[in-house]
Amino acid sequence: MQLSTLSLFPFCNFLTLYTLFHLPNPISSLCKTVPKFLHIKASREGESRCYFTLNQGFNRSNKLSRYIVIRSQLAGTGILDATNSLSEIKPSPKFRGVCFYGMTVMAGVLPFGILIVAHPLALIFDPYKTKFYNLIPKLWATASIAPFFDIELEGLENLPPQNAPAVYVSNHQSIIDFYPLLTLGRSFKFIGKNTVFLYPGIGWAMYILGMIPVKRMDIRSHLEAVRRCMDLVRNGASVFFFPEGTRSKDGKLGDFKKGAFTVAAKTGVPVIPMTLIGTGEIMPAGMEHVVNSGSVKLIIHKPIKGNDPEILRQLARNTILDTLSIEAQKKKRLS
Ligand SMILES: CCCCCCCCCCCCCCCC(=O)OC[C@@H](O)COP(=O)(O)O
Repeated sequence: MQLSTLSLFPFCNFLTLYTLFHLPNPISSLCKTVPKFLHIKASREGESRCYFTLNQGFNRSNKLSRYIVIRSQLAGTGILDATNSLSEIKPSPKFRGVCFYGMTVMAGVLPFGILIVAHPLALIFDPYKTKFYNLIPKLWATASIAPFFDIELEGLENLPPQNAPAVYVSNHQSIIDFYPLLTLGRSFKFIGKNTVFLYPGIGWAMYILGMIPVKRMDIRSHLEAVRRCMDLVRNGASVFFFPEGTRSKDGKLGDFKKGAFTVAAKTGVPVIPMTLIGTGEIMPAGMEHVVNSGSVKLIIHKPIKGNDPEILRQLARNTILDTLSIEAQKKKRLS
């Protein structure tokens, strides 16, 4: 059949043939999954085949818009009244990876410009809390990841008020972990590996935002970071630690270092444990060039308070460990 004969619908074995052009976000549809754009319904049992060739189909005389692309995949359409969905075209993880980095760079240009311009004002009017910057990282992170994966948030009610200082901690599985965290719109001061601050754009933004570098295996640098965190917290800011200090390479929760809990215990602010699920599958440690499909869940747990860093450390780790295990069981049951 030539495409031009599509106008002769009744003579085909299709009841419906429609193209969907109401894509909410073209990049989103490209990178999450390409939506089904052809639905075929069999009108008579056993008769659902239709043939056309590309040469015949895609020429000017058929009067179809050049934007209409039809993919044919008719296996299993011969059941009366069946609406057969096409299987989804899934872009490769590497392709998604390239798109992801492109997206995050593009989305970062304007926020980075705003950061530079606003920085002197922020230093004068809001040197510690940087409430100034709540929105910028949130918008940037949301724009960067929205086309690639969804985030489910649980326990939002456990978040302390926006201006209440706290020590936030979470498990660490991937370099994309901070994106879902930034979508919470809190101006956390992340404690980061010193080399991360050298990355163009993101590292410089971390410096402008007053985040805290730590040099691995350097006890003086660790003590200095703890001192700076306490200073920030005492002045109303919140700090964010990945207490494992490095990404988990196998999804298992590593040991927690004490720094975050020392800050909380000495300043009397609560620790807010959070569990991140799914980032490690989307961009596993050591595979930073891919973005697999999947979704992320961020669970915010109830605040923990106390003046013993060791107890805080154990409570926070156990909370996250238990949640990871519960979520893994849930996933197993569903699959
Ligand atoms: C362009 C406008 C952008 C505005 C917002 C920028 C905010 C950026 C926040 C980034 C926070 C990054 C936190 C990094 C924490 C960190 O340094 O974790 C270490 C690991 O990952 C790497 O360790 P490893 O697994 O041992 O390689």
